[in-house]
Amino acid sequence: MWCSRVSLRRLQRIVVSPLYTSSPVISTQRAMSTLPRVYVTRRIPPEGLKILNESGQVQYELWDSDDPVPRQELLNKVKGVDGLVCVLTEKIDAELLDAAGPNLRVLSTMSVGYDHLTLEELKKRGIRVGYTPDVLTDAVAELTVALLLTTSRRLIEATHEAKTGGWGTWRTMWLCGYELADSTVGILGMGRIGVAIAERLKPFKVKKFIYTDVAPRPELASSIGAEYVSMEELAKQSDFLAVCCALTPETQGFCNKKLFSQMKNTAVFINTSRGGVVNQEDLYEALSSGQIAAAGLDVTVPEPLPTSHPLFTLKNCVILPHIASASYSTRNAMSALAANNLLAGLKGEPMPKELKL
Ligand SMILES: O=CC(=O)O
Repeated sequence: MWCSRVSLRRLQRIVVSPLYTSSPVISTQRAMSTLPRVYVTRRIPPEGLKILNESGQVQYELWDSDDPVPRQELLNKVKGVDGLVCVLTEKIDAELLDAAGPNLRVLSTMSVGYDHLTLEELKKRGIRVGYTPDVLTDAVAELTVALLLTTSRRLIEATHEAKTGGWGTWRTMWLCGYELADSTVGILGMGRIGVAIAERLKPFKVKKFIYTDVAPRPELASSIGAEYVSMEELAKQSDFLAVCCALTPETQGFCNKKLFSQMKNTAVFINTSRGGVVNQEDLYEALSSGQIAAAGLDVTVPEPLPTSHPLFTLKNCVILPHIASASYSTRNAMSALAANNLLAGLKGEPMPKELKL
């Protein structure tokens, strides 16, 4: 349905009804309106929708589903739109931008990552881009710490043993893992999230924080007393290595055989950034041969990772389904920021969080 303020009441009814129909599209007749047209590629959390509804500034159509809109449907639906709100599963490339046509002037992604966007195509067309940094930093850092502890202290194996009869008597070395106290934590990619992770790990009595990035970032690193080291030193010294960098052509497959071979065989590897940063075949080798101790992954390639994937056969690999930012408050904050970015962009005003292209 193309929704404007005039049709808000109607929308509130219709938003619910598609759940019971065969198609998740909210569709009624398009309102006779000159308001900018926007396509929203997913059922976004209520705070963002409320902002769009109450703005009276746009008419929008929503793919009212938790599953991605099929590509062909997306290509059809974006024709002639002025704005687009998407999530990280939609590839925003030349094909899609061509399908949208010249009216498209604002893209707002409900994500901090933007590796699903072809930035040079957006730039070439003068399309402004909003994204959602900061509001998810706490949730991602919290989940990273949870995943690190789950992996290093073998919690998934332990609950499995307890539930399935493996729990015999108390044993001296059974289910031993690695502790943070007196350890060296390495951060690959020192940004807001890297700092937030270190702040949370510090009270666990970590001995030393080290990091690497394309260049030293003293303004961030000094707040947590982290030392800048080369990639090789990061691999060699880290007891825990947390990957927090963006996926770019430079970081694609960066965590590979070479890196794993430099790591301690007691080291724990954690990735909450993007699966593409890791060479998964090399990681499987490193984990199954005992080159490194364990890995915790919130992100993989592809997503979802097929249940038949070899990484799922390893006890020392904990895999989560990309949930780092998944708290109610954070997902709502992300959707609100995505809506506000869109509205500001369409008005030609500075966006609360705009990606510099
Ligand atoms: O992965 C999540 C995001 O990029 O927001």
